[in-house]
Amino acid sequence: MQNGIIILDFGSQYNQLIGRRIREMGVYSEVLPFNTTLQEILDREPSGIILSGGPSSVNAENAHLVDKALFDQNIPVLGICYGMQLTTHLLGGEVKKGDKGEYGKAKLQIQKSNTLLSGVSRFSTVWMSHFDEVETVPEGFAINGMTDVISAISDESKKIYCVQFHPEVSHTEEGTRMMENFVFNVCKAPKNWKLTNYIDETIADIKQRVGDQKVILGLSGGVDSSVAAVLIHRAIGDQLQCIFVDTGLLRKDEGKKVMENYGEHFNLKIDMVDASERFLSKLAGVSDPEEKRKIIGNEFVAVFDEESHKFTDVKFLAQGTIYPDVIESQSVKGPSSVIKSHHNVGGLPEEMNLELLEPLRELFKDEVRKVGEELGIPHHLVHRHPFPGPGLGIRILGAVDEEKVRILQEADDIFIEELYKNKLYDTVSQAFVVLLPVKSVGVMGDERTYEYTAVVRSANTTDFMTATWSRLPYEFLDTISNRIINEVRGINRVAYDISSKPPATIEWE
Ligand SMILES: Nc1ncnc2c1ncn2[C@@H]1O[C@H](COP(=O)(O)OP(=O)(O)OP(=O)(O)O)[C@@H](O)[C@H]1O
Ligand SMILES: O=c1[nH]c(=O)c2[nH+]cn([C@@H]3O[C@H](COP(=O)(O)O)[C@@H](O)[C@H]3O)c2[nH]1
Ligand SMILES: NC(=O)CC[C@H](N)C(=O)O
Ligand SMILES: [Mg+2]
Repeated sequence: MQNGIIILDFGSQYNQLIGRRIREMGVYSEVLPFNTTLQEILDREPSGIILSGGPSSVNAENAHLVDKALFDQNIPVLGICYGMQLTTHLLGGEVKKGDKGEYGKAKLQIQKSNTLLSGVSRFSTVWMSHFDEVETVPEGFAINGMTDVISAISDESKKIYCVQFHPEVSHTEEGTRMMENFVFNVCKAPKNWKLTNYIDETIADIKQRVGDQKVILGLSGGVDSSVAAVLIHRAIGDQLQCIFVDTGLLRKDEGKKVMENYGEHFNLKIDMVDASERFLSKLAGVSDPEEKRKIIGNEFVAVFDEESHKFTDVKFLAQGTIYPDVIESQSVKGPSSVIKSHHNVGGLPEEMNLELLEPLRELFKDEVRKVGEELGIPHHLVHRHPFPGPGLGIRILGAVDEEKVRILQEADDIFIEELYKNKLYDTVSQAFVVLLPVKSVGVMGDERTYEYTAVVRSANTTDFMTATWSRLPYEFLDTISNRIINEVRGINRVAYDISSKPPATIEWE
């Protein structure tokens, strides 16, 4: 691996994010399962090793551990969150359960700088997600920084550095500097990785894997599937057939807009399938979010399967799956928790007749956008807000029906239209309305009303793994609320969601 960095995966939601931070610096990195043997690690001759975060506790009976000899190889180590707790635990310090944990934003105060924290302000904002904490540090370790707990420690003589917060997430303000300090100043890793290598290698891979077979691709009109389509089209041309599914859970007039847009800009073969009735009837009466996601995932594949029989020699189903879809849905290389089943990953049925082709599976949204730009896809398409495949199905909380879809489509359309009109669309990363199955009392024209509640949600993020709520102007929110309540029959109250991710997620289900 030409002296890149190895990331040992203990199941953090963020470990591929560590990988992309390092790729951004032009350095190769690889995520390996935590139980990779020490010999396999040494064989790769890495210039550094990162121990990721993870959901378990080092004090648990079957905690995920590593060979202690890892710390004696004269290879620099960075322990992040669980990785810090693990290092402490293995080298003789103590980790205990905290009283309340720290989730989201915290203030780091540097007590004693080191190479990792070099150039970082004395007080800075960091992002945390932990319950356990380090109580006593191992012998030879200095305490370098504190939040409410010990948050940065190191033994510089052994090149071992640990942080309790997550330097890899964009909300840790000086995280990039810390990562660069580790990669270049501690590990002295060589810069030899580029995004264009990725595109060329991927096109070559697709050609080789597909040969002269055919591929059908689920095209949603969104960023990821469009980039996947253009990339695959570059590799195999007309062997690619795109299928756009109208699930009945799309936004107002979306089907029409997508077909028009693609007619204009691309040279792709696209069929549209109206499957709205079957999606809605399968969902009738179902209110559990995971169950809804699985039903939708299954139905998507059933549709793709049926469509594939209309063509000959179809062997692959291509999707625009990206890394966050994967990591939240399942354990990838380590023991991570299922947060929610994305329809295109955890929602897929156990047995499928088509093989999956997912060229963007290891990338994050903003990396996909860069690939899209590199491939010449128009700016407005590459920078659209994401829209999840299960669509309004997971934005109508509880059971879904046609009437609620209509109500939500109207409300959502007003919000998005006003964002464009007020030039706010590009200042936020994702914006939408959620419909709650909660009714409340209002008064309109002297009459009592008893109607649904809508929640306006807008998030700011680069990678969709961590996010803050958008600080939209009060006047603007006032306009939205007035318009929705006045124009949409069925809604008499509007709330604004002010939760960050973590601990909330961007979508409500
Ligand atoms: N209506 C649809 N018709 C066909 N395929 C779909 C549809 N919705 C989603 N998919 C498939 O599921 C994948 C994941 O959906 P997702 O919404 O994450 O990506 P996207 O729609 O391509 O991009 P974006 O995140 O910008 O919305 C898509 O890339 C696509 O392959
Ligand atoms: O195609 C998709 N299928 C899904 O099942 C799905 N669930 C969440 N999302 C999108 O992923 C991003 C992160 O969402 P969460 O913070 O809610 O997990 C946000 O951009 C969400 O819109 C999905 N996209
Ligand atoms: N994000 C993490 O790595 C968490 C580590 C550990 N599970 C804790 O809660 O403290
Ligand atoms: Mg989408």
